Amino acid sequence: MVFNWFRRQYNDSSETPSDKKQEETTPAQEPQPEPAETSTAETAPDTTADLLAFAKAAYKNIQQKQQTEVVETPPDSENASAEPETVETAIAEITESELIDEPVSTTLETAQPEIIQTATEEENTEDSSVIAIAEEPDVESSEITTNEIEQTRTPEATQPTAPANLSFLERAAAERQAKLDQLIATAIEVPEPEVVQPVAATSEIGEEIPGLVFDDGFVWSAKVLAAQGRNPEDVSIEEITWLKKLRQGLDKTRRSILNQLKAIVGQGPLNQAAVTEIEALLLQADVGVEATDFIINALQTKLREEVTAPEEAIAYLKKILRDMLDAPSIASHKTSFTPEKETLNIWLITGVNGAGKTTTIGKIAHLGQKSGYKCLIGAADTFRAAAVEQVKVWGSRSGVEVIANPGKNTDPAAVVFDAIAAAQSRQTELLLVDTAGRLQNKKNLMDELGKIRRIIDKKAPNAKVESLLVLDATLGQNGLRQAEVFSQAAQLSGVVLTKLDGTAKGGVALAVVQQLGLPIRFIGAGEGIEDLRPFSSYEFVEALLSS
Ligand SMILES: Nc1nc2c(ncn2[C@@H]2O[C@H](COP(=O)(O)OP(=O)(O)OP(=O)(O)O)[C@@H](O)[C@H]2O)c(=O)[nH]1
Repeated sequence: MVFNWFRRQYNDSSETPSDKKQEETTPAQEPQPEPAETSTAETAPDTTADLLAFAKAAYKNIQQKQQTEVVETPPDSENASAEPETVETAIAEITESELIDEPVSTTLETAQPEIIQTATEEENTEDSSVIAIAEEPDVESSEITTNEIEQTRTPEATQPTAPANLSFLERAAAERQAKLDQLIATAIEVPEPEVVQPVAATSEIGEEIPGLVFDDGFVWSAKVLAAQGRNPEDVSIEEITWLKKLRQGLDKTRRSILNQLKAIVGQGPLNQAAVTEIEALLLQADVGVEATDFIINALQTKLREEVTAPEEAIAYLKKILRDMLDAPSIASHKTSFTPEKETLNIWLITGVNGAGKTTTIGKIAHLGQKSGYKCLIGAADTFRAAAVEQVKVWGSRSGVEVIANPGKNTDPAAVVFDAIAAAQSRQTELLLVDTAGRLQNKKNLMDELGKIRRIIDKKAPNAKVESLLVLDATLGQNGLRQAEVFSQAAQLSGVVLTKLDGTAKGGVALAVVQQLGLPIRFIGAGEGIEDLRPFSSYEFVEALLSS
């Protein structure tokens, strides 16, 4: 069964393109994705117990699916995960000399262990956080228990009696000692307080799925999916893994800034001091002046006079953010960003060098391939020889063929021409085109991108063309200035925001939509091939403001 990441559903139920279906499954479109207010209220758990039950059911379903898959997999390929298999097959396609000659081949050799290492580190981090959560209440509870014991014990019952023939001081000392002994004895006798587990015991969830711990991250991810109307049976391991990663990736932004914002907003009517504080926090998160003003105005309108319950105020803040993030896609009448099946979709990928363009192409190719699309990559960043080789490496990782012209100073438009011809003869559905990202000369950039567009229009007039700008989130507002140059040069239709992991500037997503008026189509939260997914405003805001 193929999980279509673009539509967030398994392919078997809808192979044919259907706008209606796409709209139905686009979380961004839900007017109020808060669990209680959506049409999905039936399936959305509204108590902690319901949520845990939902999460457990989802975990068990994933378990069952995996077991079925193992049974169905022929013994030869049982242990081979899809990724290395694809890499090996694809590496064989790149000639040995190409890999040896180019320094980039080293990247290929080391890249896989790197990905594995990252995953292991993340797992460890998650594990240790679970342990930390479990340990804290332990200490607290034992303190509380000891205090409670002290408070509830009546003086008569606990006061040890000292022999009457002792002096007053001796008697007091003896009594103190006896009391201490009694306290120690009682403390030892106190049963170990039950460790507060945010997760279920193994007996409840069955055998643990390798690489998927049933921790609070799992429960949170399940909650986010449940709130979007998903059933436990539909929850995929990929989605849970991604949501856990997204939440972890946005940790810095969430902890350093936005949680404070949540605290202020949750306090009630906004006074001037609160407004100033919110302003400062948003600007720190690189939300930008424009988006900050918008958020403050929206909040003030609602909270200035009205006494709003904290939960409601936070839900309102989340809604403001979601609406802002969704505004450009609603305005362009394209709320879902899915390549059309059985049609040539051409996605031009632009951005300055280092933003994560090549990586993004590889990750989207992988997503496309995994989601059941026939994909192809056109290596039209001919400005840098290494760029072509890097794209080839990513093509091999994702098992997607790369069309490149080996000659020096090749015309990028010529590569695009060849790539379209290849795509048409192979019935490719998604052609990803890498383009040069140099910025030294805006006119050159405009000329080059303009020429590529003309070739596309001429050679593939019926193709669905998108032009995506890759932006490095760690650059915050500086990245936006680059974006402005690109938006003048290319007819941009969306943004891919990369490197959201490990930056406190996650708020730049709001600046992107507000300042550029462009929808965010994908977000990247890691260097691994699985670390980029289609953007969902609901999931992003939940990850940004979740506790
Ligand atoms: N942490 C993190 N790193 C990323 C992400 N996306 C890309 N990177 C890293 O950013 C660096 C640059 O990525 P590239 O894909 O090579 O960037 P590029 O825009 O193609 O730049 P050139 O290769 O110079 O043309 C690499 O080390 C990537 O691994 C992300 O989402 N998170």
